[in-house]
Amino acid sequence: YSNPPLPPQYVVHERPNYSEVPRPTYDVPKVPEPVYYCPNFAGLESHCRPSKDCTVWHNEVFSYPNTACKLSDGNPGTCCPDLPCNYKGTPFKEPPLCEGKIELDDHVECLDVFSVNAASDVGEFELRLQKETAKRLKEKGIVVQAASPRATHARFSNPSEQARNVTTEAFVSVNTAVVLVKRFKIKTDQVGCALHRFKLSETNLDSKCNTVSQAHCSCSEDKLNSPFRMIDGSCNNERRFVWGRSVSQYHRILASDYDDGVWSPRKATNGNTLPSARLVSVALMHDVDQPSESTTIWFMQYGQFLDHDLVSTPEMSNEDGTPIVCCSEDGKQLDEEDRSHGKCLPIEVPKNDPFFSKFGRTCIPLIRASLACRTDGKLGHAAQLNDNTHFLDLSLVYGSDDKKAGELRTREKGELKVTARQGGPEFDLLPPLDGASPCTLPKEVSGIDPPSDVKCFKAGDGRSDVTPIMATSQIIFLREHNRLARALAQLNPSWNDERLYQETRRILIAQAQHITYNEWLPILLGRSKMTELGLLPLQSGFSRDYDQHLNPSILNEFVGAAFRFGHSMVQGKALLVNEQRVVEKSLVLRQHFFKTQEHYIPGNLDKFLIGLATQPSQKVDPYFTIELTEHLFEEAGKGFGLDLVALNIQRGRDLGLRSYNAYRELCGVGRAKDFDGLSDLFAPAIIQRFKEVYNSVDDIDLFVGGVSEAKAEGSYVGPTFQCILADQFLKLKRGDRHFYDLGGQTGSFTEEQLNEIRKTSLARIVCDNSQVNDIQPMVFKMPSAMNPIVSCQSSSIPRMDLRPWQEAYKPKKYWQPR
Ligand code: HEM
Ligand SMILES: [Ca+2]
Repeated sequence: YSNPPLPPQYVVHERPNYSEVPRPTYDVPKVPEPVYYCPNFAGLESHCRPSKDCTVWHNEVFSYPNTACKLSDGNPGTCCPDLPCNYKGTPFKEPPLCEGKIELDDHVECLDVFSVNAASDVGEFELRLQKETAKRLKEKGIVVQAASPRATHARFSNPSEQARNVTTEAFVSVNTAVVLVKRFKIKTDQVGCALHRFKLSETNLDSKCNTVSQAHCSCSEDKLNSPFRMIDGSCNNERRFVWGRSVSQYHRILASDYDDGVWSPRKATNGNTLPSARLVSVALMHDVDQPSESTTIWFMQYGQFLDHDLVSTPEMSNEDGTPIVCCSEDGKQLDEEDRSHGKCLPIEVPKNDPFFSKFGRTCIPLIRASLACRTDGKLGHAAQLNDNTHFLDLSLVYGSDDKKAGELRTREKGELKVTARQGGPEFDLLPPLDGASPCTLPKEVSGIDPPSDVKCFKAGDGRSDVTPIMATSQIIFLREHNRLARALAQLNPSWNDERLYQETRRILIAQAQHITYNEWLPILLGRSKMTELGLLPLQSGFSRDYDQHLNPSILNEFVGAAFRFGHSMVQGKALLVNEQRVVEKSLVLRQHFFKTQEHYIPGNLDKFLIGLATQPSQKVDPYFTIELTEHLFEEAGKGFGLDLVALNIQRGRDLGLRSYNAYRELCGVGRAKDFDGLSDLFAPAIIQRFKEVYNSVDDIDLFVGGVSEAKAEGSYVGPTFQCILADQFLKLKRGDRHFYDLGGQTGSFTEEQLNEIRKTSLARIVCDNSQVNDIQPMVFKMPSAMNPIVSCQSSSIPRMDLRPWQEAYKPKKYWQPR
């Protein structure tokens, strides 16, 4: 491994002409006398570079003396070595549906296609039954109450029309499988082998699910040769067209754990039901304030931003799209008969619950995740559906299907629709969502009557305005798209709307991928994990990393547990902070779910942005703010909401995740034989609490175990989550034919373009799309001597030059939607 030559702006000149860096007036850590020659780190030569290129070394650089330096023009930079050598890690394989040559019991051998067809009638019957139940409930007036926490959760997890249709199909085949398992008394470990012998196309279920199976997804040459991604993520893999497409299934790294081998939630190892998810949440998860010393809330927020790009697990709904009721209005269990459609998985609240008992509530509603049609086209256990594209492709900005993408475009000059505000494009907000419930604040909270111009926001993903800072992150990426489109239009006056839109989209996605792998992931996973798997971006040249055999799809383990680590980092309050870094206002989360009103106040977006770079994230630990565990989606004035930790635990069971111990084993941490075997990674007090709620160490839910682990070296999370997260981000990099630094693909950038993309940082996107004047170059890290607040004009926050896009790139052929 040899060091590539340093780009000129990184080279420190002997005695630079020190022009005074504009200093902010507020109290920031004093910048020590900068050095001109960078010290060595453990024998590694280091150079002065823009700080954002030192994220992977942050922990060392932070505690090392003399690491604040000056770039060639005198602006602050950071001394750090080159990115370390990347190894080529091995991703986990998907577990086989039928492991080895399991001998099927004789009576299971008799299961033939006629039995499948007979069972499919029952599957169809279940569907009719469920429609009947929905009708009866409606007639009885048992419907979801507007503005209730349940209604807001339904809005958050709302399926697309396509997802609804697919789920209806998949529901029949899953029920068929359930019936067969019962009729033939198939043992759980034989379910895979027994069922996967049947292709749906060879049974009466033929018409089911055929829209999504590999066989029915076609990709024309134009699409395959396009330098631009399809909006729905299809045709990325040249042979497996559906891999990563929206409305396709999640995959797994361990076989599912369902009690019946198909869809019913796992039981405790002793055969009893598992402890209630709310009981586990109360016993283990408290609200203790443990802010990070060095990481800002931007780190949490960018995590949620990625979450909304990579995944959307819609809940099941009634046929007409209305939400399903799973607990009565007063928070009690529904009668058996009213839950007979099988789509409910409500959480039982113990009678003596310290919080919900005050409101007499014994039931927290949860609706089962939408079912996917299996991409292998076979009969088997339940698979769940991702409504977004699985790739890191900014589907939350652009949409995951052509219809939505079309609605978001102006069809002029490649731009996206906005809500224009006074002052110009740097004040634009997200466009309005028609017909949605009001996103205004009640008068008791804001002190004023709800203004008539305040609208809910619309974006590529339906959760864009779930919190004010989520909306903030969406807004700056929206503005960046339009800013880039305007700049490209100036450089290339001949480009039409489509070309401008696609080229801009390609650049913005590349920027997001670069920020993720260069600035964000190093903090999450730590340097050694990044290098071990080969996740670090290159400093120059092209990557040859693409593996056409690797399925990039999101894993159940990732969406159902590991990537929810972010919930532990959430702060109960969002801060509006001014340029002097003085907190002007603090918003209590429970009052601001799906409220956009604050964004209509001039100047607030900048204050949210500075707040994001000022407030610390919470650490990842078994502690969660009560805004999420008691007041999630609270209805104004009611005093209670939902418990997100309980929802996470229950969702893990819904998605068929194995218990925590199985993933410890997979990840090489080693299976714990008993509770005390956890002492390598858990505090004694936590083990004690595990013992109180779980019957066996093999019962612990993955989410619960994951957030309670001691941190892996250099990582923001423990080793088991680190391992699952790293595996997913490896698949997203190596399994994406359009990954930004790949060479030799139709969609590859030129080297000059790529080097410009590499200058991207989140700080630059903040600076270029707001009125913020000063910010630290590494926005995921607190300001410090090696990350001082600098002017947005400063070269400490490098700028991309778009000139390499000036007619330089002439695609031979590219796909254009009609
Ligand atoms: C205030 C901030 C947040 C709120 C209010 C919130 C709320 C929620 C809710 C209500 C769900 C659905 C639960 C279910 O029905 O299963 C969810 C899922 C999820 N959250 Fe969060 N979340 C927040 C922040 C984050 C962050 C910071 C991350 C990651 C870094 C994250 C990652 C996830 C993931 C991966 C899922 C699963 C998504 C899906 O299946 O579609 N969340 N969140
Ligand atoms: Ca996506």
